[in-house]
Amino acid sequence: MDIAGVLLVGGESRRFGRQKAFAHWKDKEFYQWSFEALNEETQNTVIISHPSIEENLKMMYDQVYLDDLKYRGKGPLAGLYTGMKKIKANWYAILPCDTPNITRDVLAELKELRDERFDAIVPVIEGKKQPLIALYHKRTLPFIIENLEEGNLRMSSLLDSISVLFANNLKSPSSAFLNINDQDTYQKCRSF
Ligand SMILES: Nc1nc2c(ncn2[C@@H]2O[C@H](COP(=O)(O)OP(=O)(O)OP(=O)(O)O)[C@@H](O)[C@H]2O)c(=O)[nH]1
Repeated sequence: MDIAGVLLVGGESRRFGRQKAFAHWKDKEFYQWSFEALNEETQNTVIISHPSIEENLKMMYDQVYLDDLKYRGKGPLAGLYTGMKKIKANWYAILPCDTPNITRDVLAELKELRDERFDAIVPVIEGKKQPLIALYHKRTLPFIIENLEEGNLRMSSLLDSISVLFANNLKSPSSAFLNINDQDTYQKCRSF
């Protein structure tokens, strides 16, 4: 398979106070915006879920998995690892569940930038790297494992260990990358 989608829904949502995946945004729930973008721009999408919402998601989707036991609770890197283990592809598009303005256009732009010289395509929006809205080649798997084994759980550690194309000039608006982690931001942005 050329490209697979990995939707990360395995977080604790501590700052949000309840599972943000199911928060409402326009006529959908947060995670659905990401799922649809992945579904439209990849050949197959897996959902890597938190145990507390696994059953809910399984009622709607076939490919719902928990983080591999070996790395459960270790954050998004564990989710990316699990996605790569569950589905075989050359490239993986990953998205978090808390960027409800995300569109398929963002992924389409990243796909266009794929280049075999790079292991990952990562947007930079207003100076901030976006490693959870990105593409990773399958050859990054050993580096992901190495980072997990060494306890380097930050996505930035992975980026330091692979060859990354940082995409600074995407046509998609920066609003597509809006990341909602807490109730204040949610209430403020919802009222726009
Ligand atoms: N599969 C998987 N996804 C995760 C994990 N931790 C975070 N995520 C996802 O990664 C994205 C970004 O998560 P964060 O906002 O950094 O963390 P969070 O745990 O959801 O929220 P906080 O508890 O408030 O930090 C979200 O889509 C999360 O669901 C994990 O351990 N496994």
